[in-house]
Amino acid sequence: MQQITISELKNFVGQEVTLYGWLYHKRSSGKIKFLVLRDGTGYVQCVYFKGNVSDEIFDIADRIGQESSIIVTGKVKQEPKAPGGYELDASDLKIIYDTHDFPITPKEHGIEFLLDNRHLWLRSKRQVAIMRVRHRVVKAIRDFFDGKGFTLMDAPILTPNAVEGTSTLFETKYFDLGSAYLTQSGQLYAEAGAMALGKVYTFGPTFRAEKSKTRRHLTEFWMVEPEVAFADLNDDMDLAEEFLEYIVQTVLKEKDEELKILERDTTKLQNVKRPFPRIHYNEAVEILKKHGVDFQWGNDFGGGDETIISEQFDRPVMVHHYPAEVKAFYMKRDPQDERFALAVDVLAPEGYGEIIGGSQREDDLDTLLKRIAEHNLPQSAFEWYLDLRRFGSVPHSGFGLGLERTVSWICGLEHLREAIPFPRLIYRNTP
Ligand SMILES: NC(=O)C[C@H]([NH3+])C(=O)NS(=O)(=O)OC[C@H]1O[C@@H](n2cnc3c(N)ncnc32)[C@H](O)[C@@H]1O
Ligand SMILES: [Mg+2]
Repeated sequence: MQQITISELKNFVGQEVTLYGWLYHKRSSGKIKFLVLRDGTGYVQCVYFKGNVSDEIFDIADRIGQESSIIVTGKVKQEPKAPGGYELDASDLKIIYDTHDFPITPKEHGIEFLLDNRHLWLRSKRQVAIMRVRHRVVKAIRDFFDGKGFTLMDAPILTPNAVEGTSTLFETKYFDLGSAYLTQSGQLYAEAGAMALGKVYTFGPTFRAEKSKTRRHLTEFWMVEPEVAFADLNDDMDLAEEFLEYIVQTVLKEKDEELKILERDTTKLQNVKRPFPRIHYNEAVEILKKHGVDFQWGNDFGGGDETIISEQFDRPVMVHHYPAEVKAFYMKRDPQDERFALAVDVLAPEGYGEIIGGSQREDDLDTLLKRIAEHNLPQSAFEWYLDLRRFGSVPHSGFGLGLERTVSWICGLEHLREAIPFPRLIYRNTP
């Protein structure tokens, strides 16, 4: 008997096949048992008709529990009303492992219960759909940068220094060498890569000991960080908008089935096309004031501010030139007005807020030394980074895109925790 996967059923209409998988769902109607099988490639309804199978097989079909691992044999039929458009007219059923009391039943469960059972919750149709979209976003990210001649240059996880401020560092003891910190961002290493290879990207897990319990913050999240030598802030914004357009339009084209399962209204995602609006920080402050927000110039924007700003546009908006006071030490200042950093945040529509943060980097050695001192950072931990300014320094820029925020936005999720296989939050680091 031909062993196939559910995704191959269309090629075997009228033939007897064997499928391996798990019982996803079961219902009865008198002399008929409908078993929905899942195998990781799709779902198929297997029909056990009492008159067509032995009593023993019909009895197995009657008593096996949700998520039992099974082997099903039967004839493939086209059935428009069945999930996926095909059905199996079943003739045999073998149990690999019978399962009873699988904790995640079709009824509603609380989020903490689901997160405690994340290793099992991942099997649900919704979570499978999200993981497939995440995978396709990751592939689009790599395809985009590989296609534009970037070299992958993955940064270390164990690092000697902060990048985005010292208040969100995870510290660990490192043998007799004192402390190491889980990377907040691969950027500084990507800068070294850009000086060697021109344009690079680093893509991996990054860590922030965020004290905030919000739907947009994880303590471990994945970030892709391109870095380009000889690029300025405008080049950075050009790259960011081309990148985002590519990711969103690719996923819309290739993951419509999953987005349907997630009941995602993709109308606004269709608008994610260049050019994106680009506004100065001062213009963004004006928008807030016009909407009655009592906003103090010089502050950074909070989630609520970002929502109001992004609601004025039908696609992601790029806010550039933030007050240097609220930005990281490495950002170059605008030579026309040193109050402003040559920074850009890309705000996604529909209240998803900042998904990209980037900037042009300070390329002058003495100025960077001054910034490190102003931010009370230990110069000794940055000597290697300062060497990039001592030896052949050039203007250069880059940004970081948060993978989970991007997946949440594309899938229309309420919280980042569903956008990563095993979320790490301020009050959770299991399973
Ligand atoms: N190479 C660079 O220039 C990147 C730069 N060093 C950086 O880390 N910028 S960022 O802190 O705004 O973070 C960048 C993005 O990383 C995401 N981000 C940032 N922090 C988080 C948390 N806590 N959870 C989830 N996602 C997060 C979010 O999309 C941000 O826009
Ligand atoms: Mg940011």
